[in-house]
Amino acid sequence: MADHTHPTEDHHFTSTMTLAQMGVSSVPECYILPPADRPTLEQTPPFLFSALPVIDLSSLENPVLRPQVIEQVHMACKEFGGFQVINHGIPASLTDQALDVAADFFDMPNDTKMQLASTNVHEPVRYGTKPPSYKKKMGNYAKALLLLHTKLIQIVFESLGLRSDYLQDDVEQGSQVIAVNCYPTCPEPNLALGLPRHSDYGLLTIILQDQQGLEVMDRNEKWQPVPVIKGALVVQVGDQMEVLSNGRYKSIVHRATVNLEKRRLSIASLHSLAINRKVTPAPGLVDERHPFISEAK
Ligand SMILES: O=C(O)CCC(=O)C(=O)O
Ligand SMILES: [Fe+2]
Repeated sequence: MADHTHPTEDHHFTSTMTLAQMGVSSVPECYILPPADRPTLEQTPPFLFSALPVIDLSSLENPVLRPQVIEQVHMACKEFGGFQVINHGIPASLTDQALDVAADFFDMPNDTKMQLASTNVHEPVRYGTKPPSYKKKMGNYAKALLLLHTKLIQIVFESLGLRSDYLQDDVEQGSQVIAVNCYPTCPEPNLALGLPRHSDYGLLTIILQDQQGLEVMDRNEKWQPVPVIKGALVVQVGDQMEVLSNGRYKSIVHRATVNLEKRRLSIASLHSLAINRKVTPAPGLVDERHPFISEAK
């Protein structure tokens, strides 16, 4: 699972930014991974191959085509643990603004950023106070993503054969965390990773990336880069959904690479049930062929 707390004293967090600014020419020992964990960094030509199916949401409101979209979502979650969505209704102006203001934040001097840092993830405003337009622009993006998540979770539940309003109250009372990730350039990107392998703990995660770097593990345990498709957002199944679906859908194992030339930004919107909510498989999904998989995660 990703650690989004970024403690103030965390040596790794502060120093990679500083090292990149200093222009170091080799990766310090402490970041060098054992050979088996190193990325291969193959560039995938966009559209020739996508590690995750691309699903067009524009036909969702069409009663004739809707079942096809639901079936695509079912296949994607079952076989891949995620998909990319296009025509999802989030205007490009909102995604652009979110990435722009994220860049503005990371461009501030380290001292200013450290004044805003906190080890308490429940503090309502941490990085939101500077630069001045951050709160509004990232807030607008977060609100739009919350609506998109509501739409997606309904489709995912439907794709499991559940009612689209299954757990509606719990989902509404659940949480949304926006993780804004910045991966500084790295002089030897084949030796290190930006984010180690993990799965997300919640129901669904929706990721916006400004350049390629996200990799997902396929069924043969091979890492596959997720290409950047203009206008698309990546949707990933999390651990809570794996439990809820009684293992029909597996949470996707993923990681982020770094690159030589350009700093990478990603914005992950992590949606989960309330922290104290015990997650159990949906009753309709437990049968002889699919025994109860797990108590809670
Ligand atoms: O940077 C990425 O593409 C992945 C981010 C991620 O996995 C996370 O924030 O949990
Ligand atoms: Fe993640």
